[in-house]
Amino acid sequence: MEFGEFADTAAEIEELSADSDIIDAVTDLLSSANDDLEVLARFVQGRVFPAWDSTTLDIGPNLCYTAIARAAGQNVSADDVEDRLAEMGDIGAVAASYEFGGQQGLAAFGGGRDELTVAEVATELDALATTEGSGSQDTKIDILFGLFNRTESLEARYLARLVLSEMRIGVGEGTVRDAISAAFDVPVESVQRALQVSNDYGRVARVAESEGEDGLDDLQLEVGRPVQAMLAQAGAVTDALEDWEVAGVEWKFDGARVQLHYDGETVRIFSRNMEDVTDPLPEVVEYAEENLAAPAIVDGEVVAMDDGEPLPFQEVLRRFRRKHDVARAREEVAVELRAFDCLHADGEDLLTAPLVERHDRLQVILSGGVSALTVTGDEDEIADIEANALDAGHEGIMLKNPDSTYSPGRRGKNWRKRKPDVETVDLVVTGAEWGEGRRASFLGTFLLSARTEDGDFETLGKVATGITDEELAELTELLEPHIATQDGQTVEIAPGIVFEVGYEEIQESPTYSSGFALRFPRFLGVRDDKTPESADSLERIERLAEMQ
Ligand SMILES: Nc1ncnc2c1ncn2[C@@H]1O[C@H](COP(=O)(O)OP(=O)(O)OP(=O)(O)O)[C@@H](O)[C@H]1O
Repeated sequence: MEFGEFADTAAEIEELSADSDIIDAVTDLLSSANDDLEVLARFVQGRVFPAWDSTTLDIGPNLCYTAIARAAGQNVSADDVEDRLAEMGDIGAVAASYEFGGQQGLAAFGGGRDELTVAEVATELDALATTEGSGSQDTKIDILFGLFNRTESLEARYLARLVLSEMRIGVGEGTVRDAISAAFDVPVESVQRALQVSNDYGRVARVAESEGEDGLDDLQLEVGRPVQAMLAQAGAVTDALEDWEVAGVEWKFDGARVQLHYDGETVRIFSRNMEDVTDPLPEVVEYAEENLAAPAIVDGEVVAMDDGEPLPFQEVLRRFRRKHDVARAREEVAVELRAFDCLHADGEDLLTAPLVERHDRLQVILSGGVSALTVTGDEDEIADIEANALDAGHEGIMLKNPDSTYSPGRRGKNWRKRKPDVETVDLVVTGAEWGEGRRASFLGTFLLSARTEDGDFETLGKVATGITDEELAELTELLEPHIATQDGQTVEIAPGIVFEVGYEEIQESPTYSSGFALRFPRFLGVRDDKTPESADSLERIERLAEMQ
């Protein structure tokens, strides 16, 4: 196909507003694409390379302005192009506004125009992307100039947008998925699945065209080609348990996401946006090569550890970016893998296996460095896991549907993240209960109250979680002098000690005298610097409840 025909179609699509019309237009484009099918399935989305491929054109805007300026003639500079861009706001419109030289030259010789084809654009852009080393900037400008020089207005518009990743004609991934389905009469679910495993619109379009539904269903994950990471929503423990009865609970590690591909010999690591970060992370590569028993695709987090505590995740990202002196960077900040999922193990794709099974396979295939996954319906147990995660310096917990499949790229409800509460409250301890068993000599389960305007204290919850044995001993020592009355295991405590408490939600509730209840309260510490008078008022609690 000539690039001009593609540009005409792109211009038509840009004018459409109804999704169904856009899908129809893309369907027509793909149906008539023939040899250019792979490329067109990408170009129409403004993509030059498959999504799994971390190759980029690596063209800065300036380089593109220089190429456009050169094609526009001697009197035009890159600054002029930039000025026009400031005026017009769209690099496509700017490129279209110039008359590029090549075609006039040929026309002058009486020949036809040297039509640029879609395949040529793809080949040239490939060449441009692989240009490396000294002088590569000039070579890139030469290649781009060569392309622009052969374009007419509309072609220039879409070429400029394509190379600067600013296509913006309203064609998203879903549009292309639906168009592939319509163009080649294959079920959209098969296209969707094939896209998830291959992460390659061009390839899926071609397989749909030549092998149909069966071909699509046969597509498998390929070790070495990253898939999109499954994502999480913010979520609450109570909702997760309501939905699933039990949740798979893990620490939410404070690091950066990675996908590790091991083909049995070598490991490659990809970041969340599928950049290849193998070279900057040699210790993770070594670890995985030593500890993986078979080819695998592993999902996890890389954390930077310092004396057993994670460093802020920015430190990990700095390691990801490090290209030179990696050995030195490694000495300064050591990183480690925390694996939590397995997409492929020893020749078998696991995307449709339930989470618990995938995690079991992960433990079999990788010795060490695997997250602890606890499947439980017990809120207290979950609170303890969260307290431990926070104590260890991590971000909170992940709650995962134990039966859920791995859905690449989706931010669904099957993974929920719970980070520590943004708001905390400072409440007065007005009661407690003696513990049982080995905790019999300790006070635990502390009753919490908020201050009212007239100096009273009204209860709004009990906290029993997030407290270590050592802390229980200290708290007992601190509170014992304040015990006012005792009835069996239950004690009344005179206001004197203030706790800082985290929570998930404040609900209206008849259970406590304040008319409110803290859901999922968690002990964060004693506010030695506060007296009951400076603890949080009931008014603030009401405000917080309203704000949710
Ligand atoms: N055990 C775990 N399971 C899944 N993801 C985890 C785990 N520990 C840490 N993470 C990280 O938490 C993220 C889950 O949240 P989300 O999918 O919303 O990503 P995000 O946008 O990077 O969010 P955040 O800034 O909260 O990490 C994952 O992308 C991953 O990087």
